[in-house]
Amino acid sequence: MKIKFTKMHGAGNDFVVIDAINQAIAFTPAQWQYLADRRFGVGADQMLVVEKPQAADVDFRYRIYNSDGGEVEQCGNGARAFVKFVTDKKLTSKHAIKVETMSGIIEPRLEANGQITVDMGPPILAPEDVPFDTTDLLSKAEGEETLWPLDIKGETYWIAALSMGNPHAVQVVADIETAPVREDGVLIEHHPRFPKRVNAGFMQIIDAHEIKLRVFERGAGETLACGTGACAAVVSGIRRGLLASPVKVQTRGGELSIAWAGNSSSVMLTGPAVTVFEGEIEL
Ligand SMILES: N[C@@H](CCC[C@H](N)C(=O)O)C(=O)O
Repeated sequence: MKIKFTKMHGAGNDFVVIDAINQAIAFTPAQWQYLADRRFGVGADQMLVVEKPQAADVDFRYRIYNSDGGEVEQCGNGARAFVKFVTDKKLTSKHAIKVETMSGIIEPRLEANGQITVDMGPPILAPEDVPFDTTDLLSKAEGEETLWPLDIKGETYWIAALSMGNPHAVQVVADIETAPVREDGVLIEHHPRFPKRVNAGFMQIIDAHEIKLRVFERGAGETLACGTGACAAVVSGIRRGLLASPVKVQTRGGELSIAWAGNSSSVMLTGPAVTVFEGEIEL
C-alpha cells in the first residue's frame, strides 16, 4: 500500500502529516515506528492524521502518534502544522477551525503574519486528572502552585504536575544547557507516579516574560520544541509567581509565544508551521 504524506515542522518539532480523508489508512504500531524512523523511514517526532470529525460543529478530527508508535491525546506544535496542512490542501477555506482531539476540542487559526495561534483550552491541574499519584507525598506551595517531590536517582526534584490534555512534569533549572535533560528525562518519563508516563520539561527563567525550555517528550525523546510543554511550563511559571503573560519561550528549534490569563482561561500558543516536502511511501 502506497501512502501520500507531507513532511512538516513547527519550531523544529517534526511531523509526517497524512490525509486520511482522501486515502484509507490503518497502521500497526510497527508501521508508525517505521514512518518515524530517521534512517529506514521518513523521520518524525510525531505522525499527525487528518480525519473527518465524529462530533457535530467541528471541522476535523486530529489524531497523533508518537515516534514509539503510541497514540496520544495532544500535540501543540502539531496543531499549527495541522491547520496549515488543511488550508494548503484546500480541505477547508476557513482560517480558524475547530479540531477534535482525544482530549477535547482545540481551535487553531492562521494569523495575517503567517504565524498560527492555537486555543489549547485550559490547563488541567488536579493531580488525579494528569494523572499523577500523590499517595504519601508531602507537597510544598509556591504562589498558587503545588510542587511535588520526585525521587530520581536518590535526588529529590520539585516538579509541577499538570496536563494540557497530555501529562507534563515541569521543573525550574539554573542553566538549560547543563541540565540533565536526556539522562533524567527518561527516568521522569517512566516514573511510577505517572501511570500514563509523562513529558518532562526543564525551564530556565530569563525574566518574567521569557524562558528557555527543553522537553524530553513521552514516546519521542528530547525534541527541538514541544508546544504543550511550552504551555505547561508557562502555566506553572505564572502560578509560581515567576512569570507574567505573555511569555516568549526559546526552544532549541525556534521561538514560541504563550499567553494565559489564569484560572480556567484557555492557554494560547503562537508559533510557526513549515512544510518541508511531499512524498509517497510503501507500507
Ligand atoms: N510535540 C508535542 C507533544 C506530542 C505528544 C507528547 N510526546 C505526549 O506523548 O504527550 C507538542 O508540540 O505538544
